[in-house]
Amino acid sequence: MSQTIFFVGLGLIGGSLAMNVAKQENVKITGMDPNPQTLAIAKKQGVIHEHVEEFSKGVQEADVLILATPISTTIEYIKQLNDLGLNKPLLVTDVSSVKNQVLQAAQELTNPLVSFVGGHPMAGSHKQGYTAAKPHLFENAIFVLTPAKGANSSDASVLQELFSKTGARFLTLSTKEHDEMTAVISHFPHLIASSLVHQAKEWQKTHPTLEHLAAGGFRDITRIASSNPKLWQDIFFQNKKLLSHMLDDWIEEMKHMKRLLDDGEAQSTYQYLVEAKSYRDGLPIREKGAIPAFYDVYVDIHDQPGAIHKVIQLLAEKEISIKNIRILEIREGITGVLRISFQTGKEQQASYQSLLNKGYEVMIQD
Ligand SMILES: NC(=O)c1ccc[n+]([C@@H]2O[C@H](COP(=O)([O-])OP(=O)(O)OC[C@H]3O[C@@H](n4cnc5c(N)ncnc54)[C@H](O)[C@@H]3O)[C@@H](O)[C@H]2O)c1
Ligand SMILES: O=C(O)C(=O)C[C@]1(C(=O)O)C=C[C@@H](O)C=C1
Repeated sequence: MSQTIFFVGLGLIGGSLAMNVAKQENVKITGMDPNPQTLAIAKKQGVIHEHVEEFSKGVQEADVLILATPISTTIEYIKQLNDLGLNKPLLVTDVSSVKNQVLQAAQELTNPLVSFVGGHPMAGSHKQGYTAAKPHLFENAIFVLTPAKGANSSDASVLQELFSKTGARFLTLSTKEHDEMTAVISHFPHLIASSLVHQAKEWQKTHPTLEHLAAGGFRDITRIASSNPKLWQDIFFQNKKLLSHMLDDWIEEMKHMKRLLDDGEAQSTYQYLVEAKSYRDGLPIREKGAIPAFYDVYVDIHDQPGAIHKVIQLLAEKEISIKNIRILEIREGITGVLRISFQTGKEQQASYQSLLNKGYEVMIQD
């Protein structure tokens, strides 16, 4: 039986999800977005079948509603759901980076036809809009589901099936767990990245050539500061209590670091760095479990036409299958690094050796 899936917001995340849902059979996808170009391209690409102008119309026709708008807009749409006359069950989900207020709004709904399971794919980019959307954005990413009270397990299963072409792995969390963990691993780091950029900007006033020294390290740690400020303003305020708490902890930690430096505590400083390295190196990239396992190889590529193609061709000739590939933008215009992920350690070793034999600068990070 054909299902109607209504996407509200076809930007980076909504567009990327819709591209995957469009691969399913027996779905009709309707879309709504204030950007007419987005709608036109999505329609031309067959990602949506129709666009609708009015939220109420899209909702009334839909079996599944996917809200992929800025978080405060998503909350406004959820609040409208009580007032729309529905004549069939509606499964609602979202993609918001913070869940507390979204779930609160969903749990205040009294319409028995509406069921809500929150969603948050833990993948994204500093880019925005439909033009940045890509079908493989969520491949191997964790896709968090946060069911509202009253939602039954089959609702989560419907979403997992609908989003199965993303290649993401689903993980169900409570709202509290989700917001705490994303505060630590996503929102607070973003705040720090932006603060580091401000610090550099201040120093540039007295050191005009400073920006030319911004090499791999600064670019790596501050990439996310180039994200959409409006989106992140929303995220910060949606999760402000936790972020404020973390700032207190961070300030204490920085005071501790300052004391170590001021007092010449070289050994403790070394220990601090060792512990950080050990935790960072141990991030679960290859353990089995909730977080997927991958075997990565890093290859230096020079900024020449066809450079990436040659690497891929070499691996294809050796019949080594690539699970994922990503260009890490380091030292723009000079050298880039390709991160190629494999499913097994055997493939990782074989590709490492083949690339090394062909004279590539190649590295495996343990
Ligand atoms: N960017 C990321 O890395 C990332 C990752 C995971 C989740 N998210 C979440 O995804 C959501 C969307 O973020 P994004 O990165 O896709 O942003 P985006 O700016 O790329 O997309 C937002 C889309 O919503 C549309 N929109 C804005 N107001 C609207 C309205 N009133 N009605 C309908 N559509 C409207 C915009 O035109 C745009 O196409 C946010 O809630 C964010 O928290 C973002
Ligand atoms: O890769 C990036 O640019 C992101 O910021 C993605 C990122 C993250 O912090 O990991 C950002 C916000 C989302 O809610 C999920 C993923």
